[in-house]
Amino acid sequence: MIELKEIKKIYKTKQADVAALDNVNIAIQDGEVYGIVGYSGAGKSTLLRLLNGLEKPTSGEVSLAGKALNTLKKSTLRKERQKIGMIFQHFNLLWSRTVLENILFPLEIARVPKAKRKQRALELIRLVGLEGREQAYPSELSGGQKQRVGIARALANDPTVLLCDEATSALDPKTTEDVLELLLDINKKLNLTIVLITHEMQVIRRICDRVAVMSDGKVVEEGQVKEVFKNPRETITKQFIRQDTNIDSEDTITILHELARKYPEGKVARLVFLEDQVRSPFISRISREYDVDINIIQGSVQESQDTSLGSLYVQITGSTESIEQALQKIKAYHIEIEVIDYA
Ligand SMILES: Nc1ncnc2c1ncn2[C@@H]1O[C@H](COP(=O)(O)OP(=O)(O)OP(=O)(O)O)[C@@H](O)[C@H]1O
Repeated sequence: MIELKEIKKIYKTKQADVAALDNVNIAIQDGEVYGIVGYSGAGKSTLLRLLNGLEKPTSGEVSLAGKALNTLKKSTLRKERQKIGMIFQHFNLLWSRTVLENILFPLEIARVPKAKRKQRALELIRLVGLEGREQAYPSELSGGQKQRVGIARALANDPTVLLCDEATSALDPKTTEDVLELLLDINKKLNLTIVLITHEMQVIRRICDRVAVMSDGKVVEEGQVKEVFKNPRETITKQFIRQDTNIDSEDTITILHELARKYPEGKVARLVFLEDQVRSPFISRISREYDVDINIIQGSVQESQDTSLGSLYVQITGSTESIEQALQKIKAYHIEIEVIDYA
């Protein structure tokens, strides 16, 4: 388990003291994929630097498998740090070395015997799907392939934890999907704990078990990914989710205004549900049962690690009483409802 207890990190600058982390408490279980999302300046990179032992907190404790990093001797800390691999947004590869040589590098530093090194590097190349590219130089690889080298290199010394620093932010959407798929695969195969920081909610949705939302150095919301997507509490979390679902586009807002003007007696609502919880055709049933019309304005279904998340904008028209009853019934189907006043 990785634990951050009451962490504060203050940077003293000429102008002022900056609280990059302000009383952060996080516990990450072994084998978990844990995501930290936040806008620029929220404190994500600072948190990652504390986790890999590159920096120390101003106060509070960081511990790995029950060992508090600040109490370790330098030599022990070095050993503990070997249990943590890291990948980066811009890959950080050695450009004058081939794929194979890049992966051999951490093994050389860890003084693994020569014969073993090559065998291990070839295993890793297979694991990340780069067979045939052993002799290529980074400049000859696509972004996705470069990140695969980064992943193989990070795994060379059998870490128990992989830290990912905006690892897919420089990649196109399709390549992002492939790299996330690979990370999930490695997480399952090796029971590797993955901690990732990102500003993309899509990354959280696709592979994380739990998420922490950071703002101004604080964790403002934390929970199981599917629960947070279904029922976000904080405004900032809602913003991230809306960005991901792209459901608040200009077009949708124009339609919502138009509908609210045309049918002032109706209600516009956003419904959010998990596929594994909603199996029945609830819209047609409710429409029949309560004599209301349900007009679907926009909808999307998105994959998460173990289920799909549905999001629908609907307009419900009918008598005030039947609309109210229909909304109550929708709730009984485990569907979250946000009634929207766009008038
Ligand atoms: N070495 C430093 N000296 C002074 N201030 C710092 C230092 N490192 C970070 N900060 C400040 O701490 C706050 C958190 O920065 P941090 O880089 O951790 O945020 P972030 O969420 O990772 O943002 P980004 O995605 O832009 O890197 C910011 O206000 C930043 O300016």
